[in-house]
Amino acid sequence: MIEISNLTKVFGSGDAATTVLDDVDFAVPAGEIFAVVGPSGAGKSTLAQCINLLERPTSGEVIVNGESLTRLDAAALRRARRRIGTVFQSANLLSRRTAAENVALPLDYLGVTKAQTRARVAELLDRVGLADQASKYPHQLSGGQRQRVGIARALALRPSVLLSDEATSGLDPRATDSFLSLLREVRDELDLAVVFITHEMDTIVKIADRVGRLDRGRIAEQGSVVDLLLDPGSELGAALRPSGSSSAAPVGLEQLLVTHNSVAVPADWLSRITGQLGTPISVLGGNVQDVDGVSVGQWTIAIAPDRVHDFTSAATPLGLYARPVDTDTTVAA
Ligand SMILES: Nc1ncnc2c1ncn2[C@@H]1O[C@H](COP(=O)(O)OP(=O)(O)OP(=O)(O)O)[C@@H](O)[C@H]1O
Repeated sequence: MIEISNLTKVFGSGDAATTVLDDVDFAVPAGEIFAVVGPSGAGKSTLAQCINLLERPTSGEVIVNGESLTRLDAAALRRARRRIGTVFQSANLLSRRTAAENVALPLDYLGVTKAQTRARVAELLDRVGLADQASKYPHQLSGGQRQRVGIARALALRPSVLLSDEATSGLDPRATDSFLSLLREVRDELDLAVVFITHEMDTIVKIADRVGRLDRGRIAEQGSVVDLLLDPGSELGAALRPSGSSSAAPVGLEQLLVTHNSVAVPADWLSRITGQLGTPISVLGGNVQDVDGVSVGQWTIAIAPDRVHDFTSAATPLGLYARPVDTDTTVAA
């Protein structure tokens, strides 16, 4: 379990003071993946550095399994930091060391015997599917393989928290999916609390249980991924929904954006509404996916303007929410 409590980071002082993190609060229990998302400059890197205490927060606490790391002196902090393993962007491996030597680094610093280190490194590389790449140097590995070595190294000291800092940035879609599967597997096997920092919305839907949106240093919104996806008023939910492109509405028809607003939307909702209204409904675009066993979808449809009200009246009881495209105005049922 990791708790980030009222975390604030101010760089500089006096007139030059910049508050980069402002009262950030969230908790991630063991076994959960919590994503933090935000645009460039929102404070994600600073948050990552404050979480693993590479950067001292100005105020607030980082609490792991009930112990506040921010209150520890330097020596105690060095030991306590082992509870947080970090996977960095581009893995951050030492180029002159082999995969095995990179994984061994945290163990070397601890003074573990060579035989113990060898055994642990072999076990870790095997776990991430790279047993046969142990003697390769980073430049001889693919980006995805380097990130796997990064996971192995982060797990070397048996942490209870795994911090992934933009670890899938720059990976191709296949390597990203394979990294995310591995992350989920180790989370399950080791009951890790995972903080997954990213700017990629699609990875969040694939991996996270809950998500927080960082906006100019503050957590502007947080919640379970499914709840946010089903919430028509959530900015984060709208950003998480895969939109795809839509074709233009036929002349004279009104365009509506229809989203799932319930866990129990019938799959045949369109034919039900068409049958009920007896009016043509054009589908201009759409996307539906399974997130944690819940169908989440979004469609753009077009309908005669004088049937919009009837459409929303029929859609609401089916767990759907409709609003005109490109406006925030609710179409009242
Ligand atoms: N050492 C520092 N001194 C002063 N300001 C800083 C320092 N480090 C970061 N900042 C400022 O803090 C803000 C947040 O930076 P940060 O790198 O944490 O954002 P980010 O969300 O990770 O962005 P990106 O996705 O582009 O990496 C930026 O405005 C940056 O200029």
